[in-house]
Amino acid sequence: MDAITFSRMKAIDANCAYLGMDPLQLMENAGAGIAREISSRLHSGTVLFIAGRGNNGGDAFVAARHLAIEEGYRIKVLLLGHRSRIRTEESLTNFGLLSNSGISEIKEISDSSELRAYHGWSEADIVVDAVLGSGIKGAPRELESTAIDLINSGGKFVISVDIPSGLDPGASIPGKCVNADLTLTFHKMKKELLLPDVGQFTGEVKVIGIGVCRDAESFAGKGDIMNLRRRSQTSHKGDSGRVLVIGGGPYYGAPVFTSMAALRAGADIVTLAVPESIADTVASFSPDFIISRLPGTFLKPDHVPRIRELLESHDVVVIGPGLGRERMTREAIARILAICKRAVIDADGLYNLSLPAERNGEFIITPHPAEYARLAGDRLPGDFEKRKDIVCAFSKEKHIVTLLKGSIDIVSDGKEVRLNRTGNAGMTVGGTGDVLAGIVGALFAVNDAIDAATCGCFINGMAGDFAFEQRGRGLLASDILEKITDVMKGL
Ligand SMILES: NC(=O)C1=CN([C@@H]2O[C@H](COP(=O)(O)OP(=O)(O)OC[C@H]3O[C@@H](n4cnc5c(N)ncnc54)[C@H](O)[C@@H]3O)[C@@H](O)[C@H]2O)[C@H](O)CC1
Ligand SMILES: [K+]
Repeated sequence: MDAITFSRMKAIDANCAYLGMDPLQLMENAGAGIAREISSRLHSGTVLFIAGRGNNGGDAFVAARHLAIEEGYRIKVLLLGHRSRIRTEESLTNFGLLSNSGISEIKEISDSSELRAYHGWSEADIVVDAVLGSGIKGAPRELESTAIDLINSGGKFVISVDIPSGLDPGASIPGKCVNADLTLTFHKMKKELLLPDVGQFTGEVKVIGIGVCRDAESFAGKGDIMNLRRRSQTSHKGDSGRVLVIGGGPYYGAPVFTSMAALRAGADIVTLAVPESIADTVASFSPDFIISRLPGTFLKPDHVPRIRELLESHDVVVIGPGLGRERMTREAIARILAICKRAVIDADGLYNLSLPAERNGEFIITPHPAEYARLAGDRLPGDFEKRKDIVCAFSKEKHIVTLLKGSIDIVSDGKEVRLNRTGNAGMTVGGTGDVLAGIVGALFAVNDAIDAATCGCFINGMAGDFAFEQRGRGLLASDILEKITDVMKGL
């Protein structure tokens, strides 16, 4: 079964909005689906909805309206708190519609004693639990906590909306929560609902389609960015990522682009390990760089002990930009990959790359189609669907995340495939790949590989689109660099 996490669901939800869906549409479909499910199980009777002030409660208001128009139902709605404290516009809109929907009882509960004294429990045939959904933070507080107790002690058939209220998808063990007979979750099964300790609380779990746009799931969007780890107010220097760029030798521009991009994408510290021959030139580009000088004119195995030391104080390595293709350089790359924890491998790093069999590291590779073909020993098919499958199978076989650059970028970790369509034809100019590797490196320092790769190409492409607006086809990689912060601020 294809299951996702609740946090991925939030990203998909936000991507729907990014693609132009009104949040009301998803809520309407969610609520209508709940109503359909209830009417298929109970042909007449009393349904009591217990709703919180977030969108979980909003789904319940929609379901109540849909059921109330059917014959044979008495519908009652309890809102935990006053309507002025409803958190979202879409939930408030749907609460407002209840007064014109033929609901038997709508009650705004002000405190836990009023909730305990409520007499309507006994006549309910079904209790719908929409107290808390995926927006829960920490253990349930009042009134929600009392509501959970009363739902659990009522002895009624309980349907939980999305997730049993109180269950925190981010917590390692379930705390106090509703004990449901049926949980109706949206769009796709959730990994958290399948955990062994959780089944006793969910009861049967059913998935309800809510009309998510397919592209909101497959294409990177604002929701993917939203899920990235952010710099917090209390973070210290280095908390937002330390990136080691190993590049340069025959070329000096590429590692500069990569390092600048990593800094602009939010890395706290970027160290460039470059051959001494270009170190002064590279350093002259920015006082923000920390430079580690490697003796000679190109990367070689002698440098590995120094790199090993540097790895200790960095979260991620970006290896490849401007390295050249010396045999000794390739040997050094192989030895570095065998000892590093996280690496983005780009450009010359991909040339004749043999991924070490013995390794602990997680790798992201960022080839364009020709580099990919050389790596995989096979040309990519023109058919896009087949291309996706091949990239997915390759990533699975090699235990890596592949970011295949193209007019639509394909990202896969061997389990799922994500796509990106930001970017434009002007971005074929030199240096844009180096910028991308730097952005991905900065994100990978503090995020999962698949998220870093997906969001990296989304941000890079959007920065390219901003640059294109100003420069047209004459855009340069340095123009893209300048736009990274605008993109990230806007998201
Ligand atoms: N993405 C989707 O699939 C869709 C989701 N829908 C429904 O929306 C909820 C999530 O809604 P959200 O508004 O984010 O959060 P909640 O309703 O879960 O409530 C948050 C609400 O509760 C307060 N709160 C948070 N933690 C606690 C606590 N420990 N104790 C008490 N109160 C707490 C907080 O202040 C908020 O106000 C999802 O589950 C779906 O049911 C959409 O309708 C359809 C698309
Ligand atoms: K719930």
